[in-house]
Amino acid sequence: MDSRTKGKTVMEVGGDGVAVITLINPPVNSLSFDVLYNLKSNYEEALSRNDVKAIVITGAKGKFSGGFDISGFSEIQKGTMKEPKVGFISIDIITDLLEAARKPSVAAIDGLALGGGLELSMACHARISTPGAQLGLPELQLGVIPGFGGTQRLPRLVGLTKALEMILTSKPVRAEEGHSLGLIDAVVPSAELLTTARRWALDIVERRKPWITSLLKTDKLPPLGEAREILKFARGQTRKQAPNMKHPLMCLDALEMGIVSGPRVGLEKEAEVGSQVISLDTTKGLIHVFFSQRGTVKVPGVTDRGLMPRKIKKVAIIGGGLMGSGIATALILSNYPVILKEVNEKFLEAGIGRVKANLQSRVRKGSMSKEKFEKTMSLLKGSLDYESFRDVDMVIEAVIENISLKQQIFADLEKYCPQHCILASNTSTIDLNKIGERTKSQDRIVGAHFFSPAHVMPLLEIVRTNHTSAQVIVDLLDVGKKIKKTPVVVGNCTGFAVNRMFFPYTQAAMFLVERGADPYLIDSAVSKFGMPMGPFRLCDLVGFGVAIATATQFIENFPERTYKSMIIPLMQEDKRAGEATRKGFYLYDDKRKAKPDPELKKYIEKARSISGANVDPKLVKLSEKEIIEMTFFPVVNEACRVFAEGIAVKAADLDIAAIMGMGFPPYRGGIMFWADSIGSKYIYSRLDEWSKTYGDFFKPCAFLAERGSKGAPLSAPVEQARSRL
Ligand SMILES: C[C@H](O)CC(=O)SCCNC(=O)CCNC(=O)[C@H](O)C(C)(C)COP(=O)(O)OP(=O)(O)OC[C@H]1O[C@@H](n2cnc3c(N)ncnc32)[C@H](O)[C@@H]1OP(=O)(O)O
Ligand SMILES: NC(=O)c1ccc[n+]([C@@H]2O[C@H](COP(=O)([O-])OP(=O)(O)OC[C@H]3O[C@@H](n4cnc5c(N)ncnc54)[C@H](O)[C@@H]3O)[C@@H](O)[C@H]2O)c1
Repeated sequence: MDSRTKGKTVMEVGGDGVAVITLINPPVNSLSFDVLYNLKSNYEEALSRNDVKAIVITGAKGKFSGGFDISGFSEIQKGTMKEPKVGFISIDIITDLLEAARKPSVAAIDGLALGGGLELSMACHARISTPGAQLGLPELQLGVIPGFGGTQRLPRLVGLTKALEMILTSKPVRAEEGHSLGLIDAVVPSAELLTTARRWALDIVERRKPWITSLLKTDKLPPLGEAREILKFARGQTRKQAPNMKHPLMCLDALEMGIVSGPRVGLEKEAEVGSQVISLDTTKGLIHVFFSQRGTVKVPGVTDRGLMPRKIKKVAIIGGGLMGSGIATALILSNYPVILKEVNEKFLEAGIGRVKANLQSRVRKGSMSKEKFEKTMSLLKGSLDYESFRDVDMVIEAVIENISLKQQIFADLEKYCPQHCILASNTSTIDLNKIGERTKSQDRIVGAHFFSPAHVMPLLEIVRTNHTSAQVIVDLLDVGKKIKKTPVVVGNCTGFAVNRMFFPYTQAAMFLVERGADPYLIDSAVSKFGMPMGPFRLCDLVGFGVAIATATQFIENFPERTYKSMIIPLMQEDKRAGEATRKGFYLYDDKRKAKPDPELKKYIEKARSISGANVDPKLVKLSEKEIIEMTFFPVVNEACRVFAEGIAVKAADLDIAAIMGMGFPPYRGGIMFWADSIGSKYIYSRLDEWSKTYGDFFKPCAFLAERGSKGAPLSAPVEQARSRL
């Protein structure tokens, strides 16, 4: 393969008259333009050759295709690649050359057929699949739409309602379900895939099997009036669920056009819309997230050294509280045998009970069978001492946030655990060097910072000190992958990456309220921006105890940029500590529904009198845009510090940390990507102005000042950064 080309196809014509075209573009046989142009040439040749009666398309190495090559979208967005004529791939090649050919095509699907991969197969005249293969149109998740005919052919093959479900949720179905839906014609073992597909293709030629043109099928489509109702409902749901994104509605436009005006017009609309969505900001954000999420496991100086992860056969967890029980749940769900240690029988029982409850909720929802529940629970053993720690490969400490207790535990672990054992802490804020101070095992001490609830939240911050060995990071990255977390490797400091970014966000919100802004308007603006909830609702959810504990760490470590507000401590004094006490910034009813509380004013006024802050008429009347800027630019500022200090090696890692740890909207691409979409100059100038009016909390850091003065992108690599990794 030429080093400049991305993938290819090969065609072999058998003595039976079947041309087998194999898609080859590792690792997922994505459909790059090179692959697609090769496919076109193969088809032209196959259709012109007299010795070819039928065609089978398959993918190399057990994968049909993961869809269009997503990096192609990035290149078109950057202008480094020219987009082909609108409709060239979907209409000229896939429809007019392949589907309308005089010779039938059969798709032989192994492993996966996603996005453009499934769309290509739907243009074939039959689809044979191996069991368990994943079939789906996940394009909306990437900000694009199914653009190779998927909006037209899927409803015609599986019906409108199911097609909408598959497209709008981006969730694939397995081959077996695909078979019952009519998407797949036969499911056969892997060893029989090609022979069956070849035979099927010849059977179509001989008219022993039907020659089906998906695009012309109508039997699965509902009558027009009903279809319009279904689409109207889908539009309403989409508007509610994705109010800040245009592409799902544009996708529905293409789908509807095909149903109302016929598939050819539908294909044309799909091609037009497919081209338009590429340049949407939300699409740029989502595509950036796709690659950034996969990039977090590439850590310079660590994962490029040829180290192989060691096998972790057994894990011990110390502390079966909220976090320990969640971490244990995540591990046993991925088949790791776990020992859970607690201080006494009562706490141990409670910890195991929490793990049980986590799994039982899956059984109740039907996502776990009773047998699987028993089998999974059998991987968990309780303990009150360290005797059973003698053969563990990794310990994760999750006791309360107390330095001396953690130090004692790590000293004990050094005595009981084998020499190779990884010693990890789930601390949210404490310096890992301090935790390991009383040991000689600094090279195997690492942070494994999970987020609550640990068995649900997708992020794992892997915290590395100056001493942590690369091997330990590689091992933990592997565990992270096995327990299906997205890991982000960061350096050691108070709050690491996520909590450091989170803190100014909450503080900015408190600052605004003390100066007269309405907390409920702030929450509403932030929710509209795309966060799952506003900062005040979130404080209520996590509880004021946690908020105060984190604030204490920040006040101690970063006093020059901490805004000290008394609102939360004052409420805490009155036993209103958030949702758990049914009162916080909001009042909560039995169903945990939040309602604004007029009494909140009292606490705000008292806090104002303590801090000496005055109501600022400008801040009382902030627009939604200004609210977003005043709450998120301080986050950008802190993210810049984290990046400049080398706590994060790549700006994209901070994007993923913000999305998965803070709930930052993925379609905005993450905190640094979003900041660059606004421009460093503007952000710098706003922060600089506010710092002059309101103090150092807003003061832009040196990194932001430098880049802002030049208008340089914040996410560009840091040269000569004081990298801690
Ligand atoms: C016009 C059309 O309608 C538009 C389209 O088809 S858009 C594309 C639609 N397809 C998708 O969204 C599928 C995206 N891919 C995936 O969901 C998953 O990668 C997968 C299920 C295929 C495989 O998952 P998994 O085995 O966990 O591997 P994963 O780490 O995600 O990917 C392996 C590598 O393939 C790359 N890759 C996966 N799908 C790709 C694609 N469609 N294009 C380009 N690269 C892709 C990943 O970036 C990664 O690269 P890296 O090793 O350099 O980091
Ligand atoms: N709560 C969160 O949202 C969150 C998120 C991320 C990280 N963390 C961190 O996780 C750790 C645990 O937090 P949590 O919320 O689960 O606390 P928790 O109070 O719910 O649980 C702590 C558990 O540790 C047990 N414990 C104390 N000493 C022990 C010992 N010597 N041996 C065994 N068990 C012992 C306690 O009995 C208790 O059950 C803290 O370091 C915290 O900062 C918490």
